[in-house]
Amino acid sequence: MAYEHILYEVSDKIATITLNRPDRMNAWTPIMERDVRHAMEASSADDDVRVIVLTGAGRAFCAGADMDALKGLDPDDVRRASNLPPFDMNRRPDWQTRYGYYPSIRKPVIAMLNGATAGIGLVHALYCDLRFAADNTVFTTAFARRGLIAEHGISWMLPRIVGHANAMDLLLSARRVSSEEAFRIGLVNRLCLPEKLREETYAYARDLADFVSPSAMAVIKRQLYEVPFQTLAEATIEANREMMVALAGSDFREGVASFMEKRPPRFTGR
Ligand SMILES: C/C=C/C(=O)SCCNC(=O)CCNC(=O)[C@H](O)C(C)(C)COP(=O)(O)OP(=O)(O)OC[C@H]1O[C@@H](n2cnc3c(N)ncnc32)[C@H](O)[C@@H]1OP(=O)(O)O
Repeated sequence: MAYEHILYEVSDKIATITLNRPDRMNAWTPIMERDVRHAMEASSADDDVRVIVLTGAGRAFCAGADMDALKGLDPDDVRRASNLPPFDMNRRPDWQTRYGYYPSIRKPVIAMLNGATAGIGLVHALYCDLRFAADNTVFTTAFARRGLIAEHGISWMLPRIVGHANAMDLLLSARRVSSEEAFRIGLVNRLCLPEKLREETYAYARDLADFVSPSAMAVIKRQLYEVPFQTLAEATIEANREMMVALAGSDFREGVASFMEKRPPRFTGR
């Protein structure tokens, strides 16, 4: 597919999706939404991809929805867009939402936050599995200052990442949060000097791609997203079942053999 508002590249087992409207601080558009989803699902299905990086071109990650589009928004269009068809993903209903496809991506998704991350841009960063940020980045939920509410499941995602009190603060005030504060409250996993962000993010991604079992990553990711819906007993029973599958898999045999033979593993994801 020819993308209009993103760049897509796969190199050496790492797919990179770059929001690409740098002159508009990568402000979100419906075309960008279509492009990102297509690229995410293509990466998920591509056996040559083990890790996905989502980032922005230029000085911002994403400034949220493009205000020019919001200006003329027709509530009927929103109503139509919210009436989503069911996804064909064999996933639990809780993830049958507009951005619920993210947890179904079978590879780790790292948000490489190169600059301002606002509104729906922050929502997307939260749906990623890990967040690495430049230490001069600014974050804002923005919604309440635009007269909007906590959109697209951010009221569910944000407290699970930063805790209830921090989520309440960030959503009610919609204030600008520095990257230092974002790191302190757990919104981002790692802070980097801006000139080191790319190097550190890709070093982490490369480590996952080269040395971690793809099948183990896919299952661990699913386990963590399922757990809020499970009791301890259900999570344990599920883990026991997955453990039996893992123990019978070739990645397990390779993981043990490579350790014993003091050599890098050659995982196949099976
Ligand atoms: C359905 C709705 C979903 C949503 O996402 S609602 C939320 C929409 N987004 C926002 O409300 C965020 C608005 N923007 C900001 O708060 C700030 O900006 C940032 C934190 C993203 C970055 O701050 P800084 O680095 O200081 O840049 P700057 O001087 O505020 O902006 C630079 C230029 O970019 C334009 N701009 C910023 N955000 C948007 C946007 N979302 N849509 C369109 N234009 C935007 C500005 O107006 C300005 O332009 P000029 O240089 O001509 O004055």
